[in-house]
Amino acid sequence: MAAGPRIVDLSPFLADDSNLEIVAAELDQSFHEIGAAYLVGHGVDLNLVDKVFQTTKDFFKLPKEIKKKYAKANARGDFNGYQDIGEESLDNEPGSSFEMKECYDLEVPNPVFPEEAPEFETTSREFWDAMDNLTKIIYKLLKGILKVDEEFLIDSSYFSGDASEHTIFRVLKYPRVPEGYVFEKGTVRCAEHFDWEIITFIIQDSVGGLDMKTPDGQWIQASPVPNSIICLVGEILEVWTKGYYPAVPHRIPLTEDDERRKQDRYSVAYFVAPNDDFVVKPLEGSRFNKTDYSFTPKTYKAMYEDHVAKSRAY
Ligand SMILES: O=C(O)CCC(=O)C(=O)O
Ligand SMILES: [Fe+2]
Repeated sequence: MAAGPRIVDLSPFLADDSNLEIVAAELDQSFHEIGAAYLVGHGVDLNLVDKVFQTTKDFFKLPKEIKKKYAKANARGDFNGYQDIGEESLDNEPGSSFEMKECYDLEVPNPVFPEEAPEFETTSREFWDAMDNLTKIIYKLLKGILKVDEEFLIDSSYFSGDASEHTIFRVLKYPRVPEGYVFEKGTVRCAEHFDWEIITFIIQDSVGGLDMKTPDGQWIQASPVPNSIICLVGEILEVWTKGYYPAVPHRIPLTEDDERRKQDRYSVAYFVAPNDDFVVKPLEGSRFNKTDYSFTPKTYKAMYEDHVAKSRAY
């Protein structure tokens, strides 16, 4: 059985900076092995996480016509808004899968909140501050390994007050599938994909179903770990490290014989991304000296637009 993501306890580092190297080594191992880690002792207020899930559920309970008022119409120009079941196909091949999910995306620096759900806005903004802090913690742990200044990482990424419209907060509902439902070909909760950004934070509820693919091609279950926040390696971190940290492919399958289909599943995801003009290219760090790795430098805008164009069902 392949190893899943490690559980990395950040609390020794949060309590005392001198523990940086011990905690960083754990994160490094887990990112190298599978491109993901379960963060615990992360300092994010668990009451805030509960509130985020509550306001997420309240939003999805709104009548469909209200949610549709905020439908995402032009994802390339504006990623804000609601997507209904079947409208996004993250495997980059429109039509090859049918994703049974509803989601609402918010461009963190430039969000469009549904006015019918005022608490969704207050809670989300509080949560984004917590995600800013968590990103900075991860960067402090990574900077020595990546052999870059913390400034490089901070400058590469969105933080409150910056411009990157591609740092996205996404809330998701995977509705329960009733008995007798006729599964279309390719029906999944979420199709296989990797994330496009630097890192992603995911919090899943207790239903489970998230799978991750190891570098040797085995699928493993990333079962819910109570009070954890999953941190995924995205495409940019993969490029920076010449693949030493793989952007982990992940998916949420849906089958008739899986009991989990009888439950709604909720999750939230925070994708940390650079600005449009940020040039993505491998770092020169000596740990990442794979000579057969090649990547033609590209702006993040070019990479992002390519992914967005391929993942729309409309
Ligand atoms: O719901 C999840 O756990 C994962 C969602 C995801 O991978 C995504 O939206 O990119
Ligand atoms: Fe993802």
